[in-house]
Parts: sequence; structure tokens; C-alpha cells
Amino acid sequence: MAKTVIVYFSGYGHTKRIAEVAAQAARAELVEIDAEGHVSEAGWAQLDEAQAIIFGTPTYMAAPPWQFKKFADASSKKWFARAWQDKVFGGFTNSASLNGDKQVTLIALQTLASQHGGIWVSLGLAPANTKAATRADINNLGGSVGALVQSPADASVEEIASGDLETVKSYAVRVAEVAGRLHG
Ligand SMILES: Cc1cc2nc3c(=O)[nH]c(=O)nc-3n(C[C@H](O)[C@H](O)[C@H](O)COP(=O)(O)O)c2cc1C
Repeated sequence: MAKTVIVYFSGYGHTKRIAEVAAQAARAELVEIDAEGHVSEAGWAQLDEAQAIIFGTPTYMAAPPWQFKKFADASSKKWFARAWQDKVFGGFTNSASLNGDKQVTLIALQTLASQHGGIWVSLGLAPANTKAATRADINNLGGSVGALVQSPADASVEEIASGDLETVKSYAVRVAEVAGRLHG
């Protein structure tokens, strides 16, 4: 599969676990945005070398948290140089509510990728939205732009719905495969 990097922020560990699960499925590398919104020099180099970049962030107050925004602003250096032009991009977000305004965050991620001249990959999964559907089903949250995950407010990192984790795994593999077809 293509060289894929998941760059993520996680305040309380839930999004970190999701990123780790996705990375394992897609054989992707992980780059963490730290509590100050910084990415290491090595992390920036990984992103420059990636064929696919997946953004991962919780939704805080209907948007990516400031740490992710700091990373996005810092990526303007790459924007000036068109360094990420034509890379393949995807994104996922995680929040406490079933909806919780996650879509606003996803659109921010998609727009960031577009500013960089990237090729955004949709989720590519039908929703599991019948009466029989459960939280163990893939794409039970009915996303299309990217992957959606719910971590209930009182859930530990081990208690994230299996269907949502499968959704992110499937999506990360899809992003890596698309990148492989374009850049492999
Ligand atoms: C400052 C703050 C704002 C939040 N805003 C939202 C929100 O708008 N919608 C929502 O569903 N959950 C919201 N949450 C809940 C988090 O998205 C949720 O706890 C998530 O799992 C945190 O991920 P993390 O552990 O990776 O930081 C908020 C949490 C915090 C701390």
C-alpha cells in the first residue's frame, strides 16, 4: 500500500486510539500533534514524504480543536511551496454525541486538504440505517465525506463502538489504496 501518514490530535486519548487502530489496518505511520499544537521536525518530514495523509481530530465546540488549527496554520509553509500538491487526503473526526456537529469538522479537514491541492477520498460506504442496525455496524453514523466516530462522554478509550472503529479502518485502507493506484 502507499506510504500513508495519519496526523492526529487527541486531548484525552480517544482519537489517539482511533488513529492507532486505523494505522494498523492501513499500515500507516502516525504523527501526533502535541498538546501545544506542535508537530516534530521528523513528523513534518513524514508528511512531506507521504503519498496519502489522513487528518484525525476530535470535534470540540463544533470544530477542530485549536491544537489542530495551529497545525493547519503551520502547514501554510507547505502550502506556499505546494509541497503537498496532488497527495491523496482523507479525514476522520470523533466526538461524544452521535451527531455533535462532526460534519463541520470534516468539512474543515476536506477544505484544508483542498487548499493544499490534494485529492480528497470520500468514505465510500453505504450507511447502516435500518431498524435492525446497531452501533456494531459499519458506518452506522451515516458518514460520506469522511469517517465519523462517537466516543460517548463517559466512555473509556476501550469502549468506542466497534462499528465506528471498523468504519475508520475500512476508510484508512481505502485512502491508502487510492493513493497506491494514483502514486504507486
Ligand atoms: C472543549 C471540548 C469541546 C467539545 N465539544 C464537543 C462538540 O462540539 N460535540 C461533541 O459531540 N462532543 C464534544 N466534545 C466531546 C469530545 O469530542 C469527546 O470527548 C472526544 O472523544 C474527545 O476526544 P479525545 O479524547 O481524543 O480528546 C467536546 C470536548 C471538549 C473537551
